[in-house]
Amino acid sequence: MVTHGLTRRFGSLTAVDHLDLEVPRSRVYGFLGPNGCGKSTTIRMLCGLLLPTEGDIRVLDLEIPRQAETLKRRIGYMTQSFSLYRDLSVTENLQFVANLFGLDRARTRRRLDELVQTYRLESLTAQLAGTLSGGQKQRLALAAAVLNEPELLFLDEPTSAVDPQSRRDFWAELFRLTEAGTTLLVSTHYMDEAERCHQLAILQEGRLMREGSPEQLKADLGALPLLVETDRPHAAELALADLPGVLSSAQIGATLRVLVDAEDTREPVTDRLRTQGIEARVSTTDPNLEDVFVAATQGGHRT
Ligand SMILES: Nc1ncnc2c1ncn2[C@@H]1O[C@H](COP(=O)(O)OP(=O)(O)OP(=O)(O)O)[C@@H](O)[C@H]1O
Repeated sequence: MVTHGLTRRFGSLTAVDHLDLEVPRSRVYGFLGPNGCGKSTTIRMLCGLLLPTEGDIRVLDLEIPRQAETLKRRIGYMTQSFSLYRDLSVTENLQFVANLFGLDRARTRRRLDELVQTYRLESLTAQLAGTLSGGQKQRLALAAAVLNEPELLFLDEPTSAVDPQSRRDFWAELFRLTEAGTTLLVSTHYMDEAERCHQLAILQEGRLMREGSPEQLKADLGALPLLVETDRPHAAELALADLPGVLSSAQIGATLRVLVDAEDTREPVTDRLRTQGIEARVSTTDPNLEDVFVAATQGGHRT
């Protein structure tokens, strides 16, 4: 999947701003970004559901939006909100989706049997979808999204409504799909989910800020994370707030994680804490994706 200069405007707002993307096959590609950065708008254009204002899109070697009808049969799409019928049972929902895709009876029966088993819905087939738990609804939504055995699956913030264990299970299912050859495009604002993607695009205000594997992005951070161990983390945070070169800081338990622009800023950090009478031990630490995200989206500005 490739885009060139992909742009979408809503009136005076540019929701997606000249995106150049290349998504490899059989991989999990993640869109990471804050609310409103254009993740859903991009996904909707890639699926052929929304027209771009400018730019070119090729998905599964089809030109989009011109060949969007052909594409629809080859992709799956799962949105953040539960989009199935609450007053139909699990089986009825899956049958309904199978009809939409025009699956014949034999294939419908085979797929329903497989999916109910894969997504652990056997004991729930007669239950109304509206009465399922969050994790069960999510498994049903995924079953519906892959019913037509899509080559490419779009998942727009798929785990926003489920607990951490269900999220881990869900990701195990996603990896099983990639092993079977499916390409996955997932949007998220959870760092732990982003960490699992093979390749990531970090978006802000519709623009691509960084792209690469989580390991590459961390290696190319272009900033230095520091750990400040102190009995007074909050006071330390305040003391460092206006120090030039400090990009962000976050209290994690008793320590303060501080992202600075370069090694040169380490000494001023130590000096500032000392002059303010805050006893602290300052050490460097390994970058994480949150650091990458902060460095990418703050572009050197202080919080
Ligand atoms: N149909 C629309 N009409 C007007 N503005 C829109 C429309 N759809 C999206 N937007 C705006 O475009 C911007 C990007 O929205 P989008 O839903 O793509 O962001 P997102 O990154 O998916 O956010 P979230 O994580 O909250 O879903 C937002 O400012 C949103 O208000």
